[in-house]
Amino acid sequence: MIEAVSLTRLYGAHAAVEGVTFSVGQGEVLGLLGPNGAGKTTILKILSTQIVPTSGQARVMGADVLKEPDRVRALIGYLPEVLPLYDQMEVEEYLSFVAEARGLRGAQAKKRMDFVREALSLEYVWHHPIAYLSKGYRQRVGLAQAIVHDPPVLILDEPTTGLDPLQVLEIRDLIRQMAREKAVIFSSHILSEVEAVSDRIAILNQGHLVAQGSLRQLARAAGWRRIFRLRAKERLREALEALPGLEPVSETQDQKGLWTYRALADDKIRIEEVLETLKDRGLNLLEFCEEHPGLEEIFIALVRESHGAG
Ligand SMILES: Nc1ncnc2c1ncn2[C@@H]1O[C@H](COP(=O)(O)OP(=O)(O)OP(=O)(O)O)[C@@H](O)[C@H]1O
Repeated sequence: MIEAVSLTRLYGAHAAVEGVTFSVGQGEVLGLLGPNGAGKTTILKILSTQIVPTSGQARVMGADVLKEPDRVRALIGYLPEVLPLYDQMEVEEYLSFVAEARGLRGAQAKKRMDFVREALSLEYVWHHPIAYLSKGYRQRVGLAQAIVHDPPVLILDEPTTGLDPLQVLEIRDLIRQMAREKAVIFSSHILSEVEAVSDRIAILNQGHLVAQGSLRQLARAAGWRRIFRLRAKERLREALEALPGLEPVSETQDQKGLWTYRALADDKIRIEEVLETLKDRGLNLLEFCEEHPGLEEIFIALVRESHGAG
C-alpha cells in the first residue's frame, strides 16, 4: 500500500532523509521513531505530496508521488505536524467542508460526520469556533479531518501530540482499530506509543534508516538479546562500564537506598564474568535477573551504534 525506495531529500547540501527504503502493507501500522531532526516529518511530507523527493521513489497504492500527486492525495488521510485548520470556522462546519471537498455527500457524509464526532469525542465542541479550541481538541479535529473520508492509507505525524493521557489511549485504540483494513504510517517521539501501536517499527537517525522490523527483529538486529538487572547497596555502573558485551541503560536508587543497574547484554557475556568483576571490586550483589529488552533499550543501542558508525 505504501512503498518508499531509496528516498532522499536534500536541503542544500544537508540530507534530511537519505536512501530510505520501506513498505507498509494493508492491515499494518508502521511507526517511525527517531530523535529530533531524524527525518520523520520529511518522509511523511513526501508521502503526502507536500514536498518532493530529491531522488528515489514513493508510491501509495501504486500511484507515484511525483507523477500522480492528485491520485495519491485522493487515497490518503494526512495529519500534518502543523494542523490545517480554519480558525474562523466552527468544528462541524469545517469537517463538513472537508468531507464535501473529499467528495462525500448526503447520507454518506452524515454517517462519516457522526463517526468522527463520536470516535474523537467532539460532541462538546461540535459548534465551537476552531479558534477557541484547546490544543487537545485542535489535535482531535486534525485527526477527524484526516479520517473523515475513510481513506485506505493514513499518514499521521505525531498523532497524540497535546492529548491528555486518556485521550492518548483512545486515539491509540482508534488507530489500531482503523489499521485492520488500512495501511497506517505514523511518527512519534514516544517509545511506549510506538511499541504499543506499531506492527513494525522503523528507527531513523540523522536521515538514515537505522533498522526496521518488529520489536523482536530489532532486538536481534541490535545484537542485544537480554537485559541484566542487578541490585546492590552500592552503585555498580562504574565497576561494570568497562566490561565488554554490556551496554548501560539506567541506574536508579530506590527509597531504601538500594541501587538498580540495568544493562543490555550481548550473547557472549556470562553472568559469572559480571559476578567476578563485582567481587574483585568488593561489591556485593543483592539480586540479579534477566529481562527481555523493550523498545527503549533497543532504541538507545541502535542510535548509539549508528552514531558510532557515522
Ligand atoms: N525546510 C527546511 N529547510 C532546511 N532544512 C530542513 C527543512 N525541513 C527540515 N529540515 C531539516 O531536515 C532534518 C529533518 O527534519 P524533520 O523535520 O524531518 O525531522 P523529524 O524527525 O520530524 O524531527 P522532529 O521530531 O523534531 O519533528 C532536520 O535536520 C531539519 O533541520
